[in-house]
Amino acid sequence: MNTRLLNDFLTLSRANPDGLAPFSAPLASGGRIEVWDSGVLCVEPAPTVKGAKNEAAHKDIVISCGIHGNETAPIEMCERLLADIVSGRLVCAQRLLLIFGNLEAMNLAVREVEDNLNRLFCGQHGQQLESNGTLANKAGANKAVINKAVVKKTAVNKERVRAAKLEQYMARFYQARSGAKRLHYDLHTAIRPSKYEQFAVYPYMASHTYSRDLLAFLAAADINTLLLSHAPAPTFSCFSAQQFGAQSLTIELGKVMPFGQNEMGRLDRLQQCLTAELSEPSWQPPHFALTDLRVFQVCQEITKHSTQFCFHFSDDVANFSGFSPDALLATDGDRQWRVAEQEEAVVFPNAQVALGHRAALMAVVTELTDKMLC
Ligand SMILES: O=C(O)CCC(=O)N[C@@H](CCC(=O)O)C(=O)O
Ligand SMILES: [Zn+2]
Repeated sequence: MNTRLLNDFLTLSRANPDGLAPFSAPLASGGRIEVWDSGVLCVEPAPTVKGAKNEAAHKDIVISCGIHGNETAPIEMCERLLADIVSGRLVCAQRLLLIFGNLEAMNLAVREVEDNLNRLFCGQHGQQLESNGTLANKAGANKAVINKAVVKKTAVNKERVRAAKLEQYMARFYQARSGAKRLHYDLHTAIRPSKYEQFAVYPYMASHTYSRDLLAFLAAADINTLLLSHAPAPTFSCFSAQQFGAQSLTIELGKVMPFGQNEMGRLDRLQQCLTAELSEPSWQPPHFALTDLRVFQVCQEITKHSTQFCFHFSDDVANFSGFSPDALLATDGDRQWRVAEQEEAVVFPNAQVALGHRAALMAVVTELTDKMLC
């Protein structure tokens, strides 16, 4: 009965976006699937020796998708992975936490309903947003009583509740044991076309060192463009990296399309790599050359402060389009953003973001050397 429910787990989850009672089902391979909530399930592989710890399962892997509801290609790919696991075509040798993020937004075919879920991690879900777009922590909550007009949003909406729950599920998953290699792939698609169709965002690393294995994984999946973040951010991948020491990436897999209209063949390579990583304990991505990777470093962040905010380039500019030194990029009242001395590429430009949110990242070409890998 429970196995039948898993056959259409996403439909079940979307029909119950506010929560599902936990249940579990055995897998034919000997492991089991535990449903923790709508859109959240954990695959526990079979122990190799009855009653003993599974030595082969040395990785704890989180795959998340649909953190933005209209980014459907990764959602469809994750459904395929799950169908393979449920049917036994893919026998998981590693622990897996699979997350379909924003179910309400999926149902409405929108990026977000009230709040951008991918700006609510690292505890941001517990903060209040003032009408000027700045964040006030809970200690300042009495401002709402003193001047009701100041506070635009209360700290509670569905995305904030979901972010808090997802943080708890991540803790439950990773903290179930120590010593495992922790991985997190947060899968997205971009609003605009991109000069390099698939790319990854590496969350900020204070150490300025980057996982060789993670980069090799990207290369194996034919994702050859990497953007290194310049600062911590309230994103899901930054949360897992900072909070749990996971090797995490946000992976962008092409442009946003409605369900059923994605060219899924473009995600085959990534799906094959994930399948291999999940099912073959000794799988290693093949050796890769650093020179095969196109690397960008974020050099400035453009923030929308007011409704006057606008870009000074056209709406159809693709991600990674280059701008010459000193070019005017955006203005917001008296503020302006220009390219510095070296050509800069624009990533994720979006003038429609909420006040106080990032409206674009600007990046310069850089290189990674062996010394920067760990
Ligand atoms: O195309 C866009 O403007 C946004 C696509 C997207 O959702 N990207 C993520 C990147 C997260 C990160 O910086 O790691 C986001 O903006 O949340
Ligand atoms: Zn996204």
